Amino acid sequence: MAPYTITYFAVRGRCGSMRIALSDLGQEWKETILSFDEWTKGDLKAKCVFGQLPKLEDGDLALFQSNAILRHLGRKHGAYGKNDKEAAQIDMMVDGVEDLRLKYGRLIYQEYDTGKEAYLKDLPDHLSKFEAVLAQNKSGFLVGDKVSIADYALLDVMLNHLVLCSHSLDKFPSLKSFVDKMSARPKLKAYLESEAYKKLPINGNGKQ
Ligand SMILES: N[C@@H](CCC(=O)N[C@@H](CSC(=S)NCCc1ccccc1)C(=O)NCC(=O)O)C(=O)O
Repeated sequence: MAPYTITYFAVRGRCGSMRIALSDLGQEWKETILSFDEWTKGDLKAKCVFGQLPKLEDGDLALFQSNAILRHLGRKHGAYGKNDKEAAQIDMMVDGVEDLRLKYGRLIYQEYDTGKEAYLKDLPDHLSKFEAVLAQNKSGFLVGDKVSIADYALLDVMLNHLVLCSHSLDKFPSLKSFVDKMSARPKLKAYLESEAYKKLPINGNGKQ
């Protein structure tokens, strides 16, 4: 039996990073996919700590909040830095990615038809921050000298942005190299090329 079960909707959404992490870390997982009709019945929602998904089940642990799930997987599988200082830096990067994810989510769900041009105009200001961190860390990772959950989070959001605008990384060579190198990691490459990954829409409203 797979050690992990993800319960979520039939979208990439807030499960992109954790699925990338599980794949790269060589972990298997089961998916419980809910339709929006099943969800609106309300009985599962009532059992969710914050009334929302995703949920990760790890044995008798039921965890909500996508970034808490990512941190749990990082701690369990050696993807959370080599000491407290690196773990703190990884937390900082995960939170920085979350800031961009929230802006992206607002565009997708609230402002897509009128705000895409302005969003893309403003995007380089956010990408430049990750570009600077990657440019100064010769390992090719955001923190330290091995892959961490911060890299999984950044890769997920960058892949979404390359769908939003295929040229979005053209002026950011370190970010582009990061995405190429991460996506070429054998286990991760296999997942990104899988039907399981490709069949899921990125967002819940069909916009990308
Ligand atoms: N901070 C939480 C946020 C979780 C969250 O927003 N979950 C959404 C789904 S994740 C997401 S990207 N939401 C954006 C819109 C959306 C709604 C429903 C399905 C898919 C997308 C949800 O459960 N919505 C249903 C509800 O609140 O009743 C986390 O990081 O897990």
